[in-house]
Amino acid sequence: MLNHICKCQNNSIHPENPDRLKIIWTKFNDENLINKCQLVKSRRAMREELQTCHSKAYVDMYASSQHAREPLLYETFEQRFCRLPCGGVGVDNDTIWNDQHTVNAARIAAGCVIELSYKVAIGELKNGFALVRPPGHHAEDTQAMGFCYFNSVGVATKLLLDKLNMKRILIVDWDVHHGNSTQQIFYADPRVLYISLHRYDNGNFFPGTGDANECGIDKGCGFNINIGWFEIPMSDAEYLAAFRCIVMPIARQFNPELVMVSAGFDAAAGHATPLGGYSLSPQCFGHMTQQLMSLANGKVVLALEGGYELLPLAESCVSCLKALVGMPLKPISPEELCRPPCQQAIKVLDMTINIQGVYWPCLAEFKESISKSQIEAEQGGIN
Ligand SMILES: O=C(c1ccc(C(O)(O)C(F)(F)F)s1)N1CCn2c(-c3ccccc3)cnc2C1
Ligand SMILES: [Zn+2]
Repeated sequence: MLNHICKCQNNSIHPENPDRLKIIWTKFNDENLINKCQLVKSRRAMREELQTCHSKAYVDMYASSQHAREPLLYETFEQRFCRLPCGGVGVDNDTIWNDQHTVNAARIAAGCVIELSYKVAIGELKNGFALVRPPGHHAEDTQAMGFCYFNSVGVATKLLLDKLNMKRILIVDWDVHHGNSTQQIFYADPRVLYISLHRYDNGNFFPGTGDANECGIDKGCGFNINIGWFEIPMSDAEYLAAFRCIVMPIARQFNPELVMVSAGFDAAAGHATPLGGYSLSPQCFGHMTQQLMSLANGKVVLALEGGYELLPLAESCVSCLKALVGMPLKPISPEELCRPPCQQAIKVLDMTINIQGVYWPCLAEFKESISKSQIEAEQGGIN
């Protein structure tokens, strides 16, 4: 997965680059966390696995290396790519293509999430963190976009449903960008509850999807929850309120058999717009992980999505892994614990409760809690 780089080899113009995985792994080592983990052997996702979420033509296009592509396909293939300003090649300006390595990297990323989630689902592993790239939550059934080729979390979830006959899987997506593809894949499926917390800016933030009114369709109605924030910097207080008043009440009622997390860390402090713009602390991600571990007998699988500022990214991943291995977490700052969510966030939470309260009656009792700080809410007996 480290070899998936632009031909121009200029990491400063390609934020989704191998340094991301290198620094996370280094920090895991520095914190002596690797020896608390069991490493899972990676593999490439097979075509038929990828075809659970992507069309056959798409998989043939992006999952077969150069020589394996039939000549006809090759023409279409050539049309699929454009020359980038940096001299490299890509599907679009952001989604670079390396003809030798992208196929393997994208298939190994999906294969890692498949392997890990399977082992957690059958109880062979307690929980896990898939350190993978390229990310996946924007890759649609027939369209690579936003650094993504295959929706690793989507494919792994589909396989747990199909192969293990699982009935209730929660996907929490806390990447600052909405997981348009994950929403689309499970939009009509009541077996998968998709909850996304993302910067929405009324559709003016990449990828532009993720409106609070997108609740799912048919049998999937009510199983798609979008908490779409505005541009005003959101931080720990807002995310803690969202978890306390919306994410956890619904998740507890849904009672998932397993929790998948599209764990992007570009909401962490240090990320500027358009690759972020919020200021979550690294420990906030660990605390959100810890809360999710109270569900599904602790069967929680994190899969890396975005996150580009190397130090905040690595520190946030360390915080999540410490939660997963049961180590104590750095506390959330007193300032954030005592601060009520900002007005904009209260409006978003209130609107989301009004919309989703139709499907999740449990939310009504949390309506008055959204304007409280975490400390105040805990004193009032709501945690
Ligand atoms: O914001 C995005 C994202 C694409 C994928 C994103 C993700 O959600 O973080 C994922 F998928 F990688 F996890 S975030 N894009 C692509 C990169 N980009 C940029 C770039 C910014 C700096 C360098 C290159 C591109 C500006 N606007 C965009 C829109
Ligand atoms: Zn992102």
